[in-house]
Amino acid sequence: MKVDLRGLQPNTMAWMNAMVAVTASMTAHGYVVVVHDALDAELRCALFGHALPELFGLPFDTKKRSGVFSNGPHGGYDGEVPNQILESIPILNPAEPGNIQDFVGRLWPQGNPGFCDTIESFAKNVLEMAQTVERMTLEGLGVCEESIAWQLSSQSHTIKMMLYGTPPDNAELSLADNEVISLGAHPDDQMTTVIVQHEVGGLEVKVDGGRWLAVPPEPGTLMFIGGDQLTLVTNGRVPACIHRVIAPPSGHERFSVLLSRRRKGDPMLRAMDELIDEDHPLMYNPCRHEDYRAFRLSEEGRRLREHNPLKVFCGVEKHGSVE
Ligand SMILES: O=C(O)CCC(=O)C(=O)O
Ligand SMILES: [Fe+2]
Repeated sequence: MKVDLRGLQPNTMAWMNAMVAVTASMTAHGYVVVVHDALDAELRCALFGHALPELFGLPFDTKKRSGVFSNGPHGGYDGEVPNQILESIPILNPAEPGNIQDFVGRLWPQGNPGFCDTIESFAKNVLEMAQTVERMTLEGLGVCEESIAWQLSSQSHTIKMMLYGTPPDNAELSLADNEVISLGAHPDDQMTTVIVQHEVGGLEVKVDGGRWLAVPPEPGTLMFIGGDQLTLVTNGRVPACIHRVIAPPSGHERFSVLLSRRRKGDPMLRAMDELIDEDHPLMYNPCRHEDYRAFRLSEEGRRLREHNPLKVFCGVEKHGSVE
């Protein structure tokens, strides 16, 4: 479902209508396509026409300096697997002062003000938009203002810049309907993710229990999806959106930029009190994100991927209530 959020003022009829539509889409599918001016034509061009090609065009050893390598995928520069058809580079908490400059300093010791400005604007605008959609979703579910304010302010965020290449002929790849999959079906383990695609599409979401729906890369739209953390804190009201990426056609590259939000630090994640009642008994036991992430990266977690790993990890149906 697509919802236009341009120029909306809180406490107006138009805001209320948009909120109802956002909540309906999030509770039905775990995603909403948002029309928003977070990314105007100029910023889109600066991002996809300059910043990303410049970043991914850097030598491999330079890209490796972009962040700290961590134990799991996407913790730092991710692109050294032979035959890998996707590279990704994260910046942690880019809206916090100094983080983008530090990142840029590691890649371009002589500085790169153009890149800094572009990423700063992207992070600021898309973060605001993500917070608006999170607020609407929770308001629409009947969560009180105090809990919404806490929820919005207790999250960290990461930008992930991604490049998908054409798969080499000899690569071992998974196929779906004769299309090559660059990134297999999965729910995100974070709270929410905004995905911005460039001209070459490829993002697909699973709807109605099994059908794959292509999300076209329309300028002016951003894809907002809920992840497992949101499912847990909303007591299952918002399902985590299962999505995947189809490889770009031969001879094309695909860029995307993501902004994902997750609970800050590693406190227990638990369902919000006002979303648990007789009609909606507790669905997931509280858990720590780092423990859940470790499970997702384990052999079992990887095998489950699109088969509700959250439920297997901490579902009350499976484990009983532990509180
Ligand atoms: O590149 C995209 O469109 C989506 C990437 C994604 O789903 C992920 O990195 O988790
Ligand atoms: Fe994802």
